[in-house]
Amino acid sequence: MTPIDHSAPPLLQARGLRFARNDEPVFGPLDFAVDAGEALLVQGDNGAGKTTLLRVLAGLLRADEGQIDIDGRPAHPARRARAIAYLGHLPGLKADLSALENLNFLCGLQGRRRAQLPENALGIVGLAGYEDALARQLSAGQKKRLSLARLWLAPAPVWLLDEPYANLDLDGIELVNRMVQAHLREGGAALVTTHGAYAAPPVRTRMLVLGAPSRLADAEAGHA
Ligand SMILES: Nc1ncnc2c1ncn2[C@@H]1O[C@H](COP(=O)(O)OP(=O)(O)OP(=O)(O)O)[C@@H](O)[C@H]1O
Repeated sequence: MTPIDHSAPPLLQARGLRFARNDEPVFGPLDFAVDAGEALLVQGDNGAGKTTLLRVLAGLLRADEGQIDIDGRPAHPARRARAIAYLGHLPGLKADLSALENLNFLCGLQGRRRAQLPENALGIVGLAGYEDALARQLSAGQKKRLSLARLWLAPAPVWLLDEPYANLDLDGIELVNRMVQAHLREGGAALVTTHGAYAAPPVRTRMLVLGAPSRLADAEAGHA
């Protein structure tokens, strides 16, 4: 286990972050920070801007105002690529590659954690025996599990998880929670969006509630 350095800058910090579409505010200005070993639960109703926020943090959309820092330094593209793993609504898999080929392809592109092998990751997410199954033949929940295997292999410390529980059965929900717990124990951090109704990782969690107006509820909502 990597010891957590509490004097270090936050792994991810947003200051005055604001996003609008066609002059309509979607969120912000937002100020928040996520430290190593911590999860931030991003809650809000449908359309509140949760996905938009994660896409802005991942660098897939440009904020109208504000600053994003990673490890205390501006989040330019190379730093984001090293530091951030993004699990979106869409699985982002190559339909005609097998489960294992997908993982090998993505590891080749984005690197992988040392000592973590794609075959083992498939086992961890409950897809042992599906190595040769084509991605397009997997169910929605199995595709999500394959995306989780990719996440598990990613070397990035900051996980941005958009509705990670969607399409998963109870065992899958517990799998996500175990993965987040292990990632935080190793000094990582996670931002997790949910509608707030049904699941949240049982870890040291702060909440960011999006709505009108956006506010940071710095509540210890963790169960740990
Ligand atoms: N590509 C787009 N073009 C125009 N408007 C968009 C686009 N994507 C999202 N929006 C709008 O931006 C707002 C925020 O959407 P977003 O997807 O971030 O919300 P969300 O909180 O993730 O919602 P949900 O819980 O339904 O997934 C909504 O009003 C939505 O209609």
